[in-house]
Amino acid sequence: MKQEPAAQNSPPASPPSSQPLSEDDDPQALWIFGYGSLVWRPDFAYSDSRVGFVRGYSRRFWQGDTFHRGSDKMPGRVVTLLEDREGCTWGVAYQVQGEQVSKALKYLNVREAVLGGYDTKEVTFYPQDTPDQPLKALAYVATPQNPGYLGPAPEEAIATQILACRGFSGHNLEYLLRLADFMQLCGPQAQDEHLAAIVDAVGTMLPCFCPTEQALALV
Ligand SMILES: N[C@@H](CCC(=O)N[C@@H](CS)C(=O)NCC(=O)O)C(=O)O
Repeated sequence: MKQEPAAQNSPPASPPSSQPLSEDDDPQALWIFGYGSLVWRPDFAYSDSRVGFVRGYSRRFWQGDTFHRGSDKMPGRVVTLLEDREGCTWGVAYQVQGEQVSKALKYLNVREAVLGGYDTKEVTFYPQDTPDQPLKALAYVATPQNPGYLGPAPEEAIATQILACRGFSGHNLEYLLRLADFMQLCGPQAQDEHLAAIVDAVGTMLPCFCPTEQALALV
């Protein structure tokens, strides 16, 4: 049964153990690392989840999105991983086992690769509670070679784009704020200056985006 996260923007709770196979018993067992929307909306069945981080990567709002959080005319901005020797990116790893593996990969191939332009990459994941016992995990990364890649921009410009865009999965601002909420939950040791700068820029600009009384009167 798919485990729905207890609260949308908190790391999904580990499902009650139904005597899952140990990794040794299930050679197909796989960990999938989420660092963007997968953090709050995995939308695939999993056996376990861990909050933690990957080293050697930084998260950046450098991927354009014309489906989930934007449109062809107004592409939104979602996150990808940038190789960065000093980087550390926090997220959630989900363990899929048995028949969950093929179902999860089939679903993510459509959501991430076909609709999002992401490729798969193996990363080393460090669980927050057991960083001395790292796990191999699969991550979906949007490389500069994919057609939707937008690359770097000033955080203020990224904030403006996020405030203006929405897609089939909702507003781009929701995407930003749910990720920021997750990072708050991870605690003070989890910092993401790029994310924080965009949230700050949104906070500064939001008053300019609020409808005036006159505009509301027209609704
Ligand atoms: N691969 C990253 C980013 C994935 C991501 O945010 N992809 C977007 C755009 S393709 C998505 O699935 N959006 C669904 C949503 O915005 O709810 C992750 O592991 O979370």
